[in-house]
Amino acid sequence: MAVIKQSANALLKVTHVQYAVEQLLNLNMETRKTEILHDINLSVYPNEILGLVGPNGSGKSTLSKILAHIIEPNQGKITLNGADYQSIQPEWHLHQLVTMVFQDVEAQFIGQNFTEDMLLYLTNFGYNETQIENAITEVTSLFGLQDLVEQPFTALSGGQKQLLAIAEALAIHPQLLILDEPTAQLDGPNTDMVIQLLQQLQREHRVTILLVTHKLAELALTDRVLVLNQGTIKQSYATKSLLTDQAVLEANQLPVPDTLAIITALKQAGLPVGQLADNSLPAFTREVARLLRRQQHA
Ligand SMILES: Nc1ncnc2c1ncn2[C@@H]1O[C@H](COP(=O)(O)OP(=O)(O)OP(=O)(O)O)[C@@H](O)[C@H]1O
Repeated sequence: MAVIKQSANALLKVTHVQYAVEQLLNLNMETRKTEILHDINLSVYPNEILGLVGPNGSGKSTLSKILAHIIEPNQGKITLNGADYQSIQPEWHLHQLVTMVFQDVEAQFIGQNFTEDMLLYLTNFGYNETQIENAITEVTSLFGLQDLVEQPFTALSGGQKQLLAIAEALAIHPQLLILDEPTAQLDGPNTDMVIQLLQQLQREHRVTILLVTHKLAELALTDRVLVLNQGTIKQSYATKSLLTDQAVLEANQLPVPDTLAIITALKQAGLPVGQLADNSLPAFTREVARLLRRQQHA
């Protein structure tokens, strides 16, 4: 396991969290307890983008919902800035501090369009009309979404809806934003749209994000990555070390960058790969060009 040291105090700390569900087996009311998460321990640090990966059914969505206080764990403790979740009152205040955007954003919207949805959403958090208008102006101008606010959701693309769902979550200035596979249901151009917004968040706003993902383009935005497997956190990696380790990527059913696959093949063929261990595309291209020049002059 890659050991990653963090100097700052954790924003969110999860200790010994466990979650199980009772399932009815038959008409005699016999039940079976299924453990979905066991002994989850993790920390999220201020301003980081933390990736959460794992095979299908490993518990990523369940853990996200527990962190977003949508479902309660059976055991364990979660603190935000040192305060126990149980002590953060009223309950809606915790939903303001930790906000989740679901994979299926359709299920999240209750209004016909963004303006209407924001009105309904922010009223829950005690915003008055002027504050709601200001919040709409703030998030839409920040992300260039002004033209979309009055359009019915039914007329928007999946990517546009995802952008609006993220903008809506950011309007209440959460301390932690949880994104559950934000581009899983999107095609290439719509995925690019969302990735650009996430890059903007990372570059300009340093929002703390827990990002559940299977995709390389999203993983590349993270600072470090937790691997969940069979309901428990198996490993924690600095993103760079994960994205340069083909064996680990494959073991966790993650895609392998093309550049890394070529480097691994060159190494296996006994070729001198030099600085190619850094698989970022510009470094990779420079190093391949250098190798070719050397070979031509040999
Ligand atoms: N309410 C529930 N009752 C019974 N089983 C459940 C319940 N919620 C989740 N599970 C089971 O718990 C396991 C973890 O589910 P979860 O959706 O959290 O996984 P995941 O890692 O998000 O999967 P995916 O990548 O497919 O979205 C799965 O086996 C799922 O069937």
